[in-house]
Amino acid sequence: MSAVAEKISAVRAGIRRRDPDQKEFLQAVDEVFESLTPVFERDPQYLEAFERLVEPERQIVFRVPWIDDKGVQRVNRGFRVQMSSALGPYKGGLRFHPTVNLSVIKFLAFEQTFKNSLTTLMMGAGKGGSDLNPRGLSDREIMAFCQSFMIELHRHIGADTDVPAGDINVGAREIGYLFGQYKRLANNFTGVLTGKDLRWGGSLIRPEATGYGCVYFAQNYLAHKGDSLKGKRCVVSGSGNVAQYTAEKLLQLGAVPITFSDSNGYVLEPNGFTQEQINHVMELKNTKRVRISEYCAFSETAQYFPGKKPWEVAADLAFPSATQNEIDEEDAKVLVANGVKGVFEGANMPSTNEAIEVYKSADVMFGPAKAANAGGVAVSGLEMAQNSQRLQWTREEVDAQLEKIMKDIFENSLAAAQEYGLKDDIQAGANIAGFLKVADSMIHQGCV
Ligand SMILES: NC(=O)C1=CN([C@@H]2O[C@H](COP(=O)(O)OP(=O)(O)OC[C@H]3O[C@@H](n4cnc5c(N)ncnc54)[C@H](O)[C@@H]3O)[C@@H](O)[C@H]2O)C=CC1
Ligand SMILES: O=C(O)CCC(=O)C(=O)O
Repeated sequence: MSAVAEKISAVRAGIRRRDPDQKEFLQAVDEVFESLTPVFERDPQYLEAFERLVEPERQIVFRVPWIDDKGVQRVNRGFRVQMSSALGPYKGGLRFHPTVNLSVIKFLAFEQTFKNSLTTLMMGAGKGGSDLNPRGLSDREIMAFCQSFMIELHRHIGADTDVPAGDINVGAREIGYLFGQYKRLANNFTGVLTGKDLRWGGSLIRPEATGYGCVYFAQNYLAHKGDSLKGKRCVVSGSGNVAQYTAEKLLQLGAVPITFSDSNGYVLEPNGFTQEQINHVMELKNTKRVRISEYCAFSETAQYFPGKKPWEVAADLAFPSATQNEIDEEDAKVLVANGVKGVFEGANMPSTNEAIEVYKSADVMFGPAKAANAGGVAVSGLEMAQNSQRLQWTREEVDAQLEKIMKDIFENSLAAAQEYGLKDDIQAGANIAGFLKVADSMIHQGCV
């Protein structure tokens, strides 16, 4: 074994030794490690930068006590992992979900580092959240929780320090309660969160940005292959923010979105969802906050498949937009057998590493999360820019910037893959391009 190869395997073993139980985090690191090995072999100083990068700059774990509507005390755990400030203030969303733990938040913060770098904007990376299960909680309970969460979080964030945003179960309502409490504690009206309401500092297109951006990314990838979205039948998973706006943009660009799902099952519209039907999904999920199965009362053509994932439906393209590891090796084989030619990840790490291998050996176009879903945080970066200027840009202006950023991400990922002789391996290219900018900045800034 060469000296470099030995050092690579020692670094890899060290990461596993430090946190052997953090399976999601180790999965995310493994995925990147494979792609970066040629970079480390070409220039070993990048391995040293990587060894530092995998250790978060700061990890904050805190108690979140709150009182429910029955007057009963509840206690949750809060997290903020400040992964890297090499490129700017820590930036990344907050997730409220019972599956949240330190491993999940660390994998998300790690992925965010590469993603934020790819956006071409000046943003470091972080992620946070809580193991709160918000299902069934009243608005008052959500407010009480958010206020308690912010009592601790506010000490660690700031417009030039760390700027959180939304993620699973953290949308406009939660951002409002979090912002109100921050403002009260800090006595400071500042762009400390993104995803704000338009009337008090939000950006046009931020709600749409992750889904729209993912479809723009797919459009670029298809064009590179001499193809387009026109007439493509698309399976979409999830029915939240990312899924909704993915389906809307697919429809606008001539594709046919045919499914939505949640953790209980999926809904199929065999002829594709119309805009009116997508609006109804938005009403069910964003206002009524009910299960996707309720959609069937609205449509005579819809079919509901309880306990199933949408990957069993024959389609041309797949847009996983729910959660991590929602496509395993078996699901990936089913997708390929059903004729899927491209997978574009709206969710973070929705494909297991084994599933990615299946796509690659079947020559399926693969848009990895770090690149394909970067539109959300990119428009968050544009929201920060607007807040700094105390201006609000038009819808057309923000959308045009989003389209350009997604095109640049595709092209920069392709160029990085080609530079390392990896043809059009966009997964490896995105990891390499995202990493090199962070690593070079870390090297310039010294051993900190
Ligand atoms: N909101 C954003 O701007 C961004 C979100 N993402 C990622 O996109 C994914 C979805 O996030 P959002 O749409 O924002 O959240 P959301 O809370 O609006 O929606 C999440 C959706 O996923 C479904 N879901 C959750 N667990 C599931 C499971 N085990 N099986 C099937 N469905 C499940 C929920 O029912 C819900 O419909 C997450 O992975 C998130 O990290 C990535 C980039 C930015
Ligand atoms: O808009 C943001 O800052 C965060 C978006 C996010 O959490 C993500 O890209 O996964």
